Amino acid sequence: MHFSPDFVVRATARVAFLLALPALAVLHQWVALLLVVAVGWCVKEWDESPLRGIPGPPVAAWTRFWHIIHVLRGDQNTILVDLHEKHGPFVRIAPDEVCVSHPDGVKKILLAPLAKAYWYEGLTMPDYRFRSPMSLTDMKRKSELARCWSAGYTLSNSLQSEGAIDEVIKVWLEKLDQFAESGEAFDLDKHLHFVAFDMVGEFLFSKQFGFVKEGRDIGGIIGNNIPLSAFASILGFKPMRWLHFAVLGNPVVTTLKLLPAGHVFETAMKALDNRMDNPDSRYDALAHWMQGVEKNPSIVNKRDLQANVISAVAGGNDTVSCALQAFVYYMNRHADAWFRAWEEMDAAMSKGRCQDQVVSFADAQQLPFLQACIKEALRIFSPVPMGLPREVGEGGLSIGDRFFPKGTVLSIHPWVIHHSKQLWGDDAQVFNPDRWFQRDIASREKYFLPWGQGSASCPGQHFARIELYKVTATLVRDYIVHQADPAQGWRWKAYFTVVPHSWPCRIRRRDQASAK
Ligand code: HEM
Repeated sequence: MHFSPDFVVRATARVAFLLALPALAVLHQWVALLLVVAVGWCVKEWDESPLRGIPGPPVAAWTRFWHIIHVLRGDQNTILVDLHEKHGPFVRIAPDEVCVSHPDGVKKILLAPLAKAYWYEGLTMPDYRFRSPMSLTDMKRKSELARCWSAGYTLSNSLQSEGAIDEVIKVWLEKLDQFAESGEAFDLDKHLHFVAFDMVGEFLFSKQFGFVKEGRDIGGIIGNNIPLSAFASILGFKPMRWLHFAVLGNPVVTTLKLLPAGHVFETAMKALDNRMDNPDSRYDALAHWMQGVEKNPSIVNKRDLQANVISAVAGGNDTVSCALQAFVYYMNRHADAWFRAWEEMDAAMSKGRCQDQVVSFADAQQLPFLQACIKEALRIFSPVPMGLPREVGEGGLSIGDRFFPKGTVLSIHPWVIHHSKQLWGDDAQVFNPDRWFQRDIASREKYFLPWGQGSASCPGQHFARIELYKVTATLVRDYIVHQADPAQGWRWKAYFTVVPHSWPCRIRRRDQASAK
């Protein structure tokens, strides 16, 4: 006999409800009454939900905790990819949320755009006074703020930092040369994170944080990102929100620096204060933002500026570290891709390009195979492994043969979309840079969303591309990288961002490779 999951859940709920009744006789009457009310409430919610019948883990239809547990276990990304393979384009992951991988989903949810869902409010860091475009769900206010900050993020303004980030990369190359000379295994993952963090320091504040030079995680700032990322990824969910706004996201908690968000706040504010006192600052992102405050005093104030700085510091280091790591890790597992990247680089050099000590962005842009490898790394191992949730507005929304009423949360998950065989073909889960040269790739680009898509997509993507192109091009040109133990898989947890670790490498200079 075959029972549908729908039937099993219904039957279980009713049996649980009936069992709870005799408990009245055994347990203290108030405890038992609470139990009856709770189970009854769950049954009612589930019975009446307009999302009934959408497949997914049965328990997720009752409570958000199924999702929260997977977020905290750090496996939400792979679990959701598997669930979509099993159930198709719609998977219910919470009483009010459906994860969507339907071909029309990106257009109808992210590009439409629907308003950001309540989950983003949990990114109000370090406390409720600091609202950035990242955490705002009021789309009118969000775009007002974003307009004031957008000048700092444009491609041309991001490029003004190129010379400064060259200086960061040069110091980083000295460290790599020392590891090449000694031949010892080292944590390349950490050193990629150091360079990512210091580059964002130059971009925002005309000053590096000093991780590269010191070769260590000063003050545990980077290590602190891991609990922060886990913490940030669940604070906005319904069972946690009251805790966030009433207790955790309280200015007192910020002042006492009791939580990881206080730590990132302190790092960002210290950098901001130093920047204000630094007479040698360039026309960096902060200069554009200060101009935004000057020109729009009725829209943004100093606290909004601080909130914006915090979200840029938080958003701009883990993500770039992850992307750089994914590039090296996957290239290592596809030796043919390394060889082709070397060949492309050697050909470019023979034509007089890529000659600067740090490869220029302009030269790196003329390396199509390298770019394909970067895009493929971003596709297969997206730095943001969290769904991007939006809320259905007035009138509801139809996607495919499904109708979602007002208030439904629909999320587009970069990992689910990027790993979907329906959208990317049978090899969706394989690292294959050649896919970016296939004839039908233009029709698939719309499903490439490491930066999100639409009005809430990543404003730092121009700067991030500059960083990724320059670091990877220089690495490909000058070094041979091997994992110390090629059979060892890296480790990671998919929270708000995913930052791999524990895959020590050895490095050699290409120009000395034949001598060793
Ligand atoms: C490989 C690097 C990066 C990746 C993959 C990435 C990815 C993303 C994604 C997926 C979002 C969320 C979009 C959404 O909610 O729909 C986002 C937002 C954001 N990112 Fe990035 N990011 C990267 C680098 C950066 C950098 C370098 C900065 C700043 C210097 C930055 C600053 C931000 C900010 C401020 C937001 C919030 C935007 C908003 O809601 O208006 N990101 N990023």
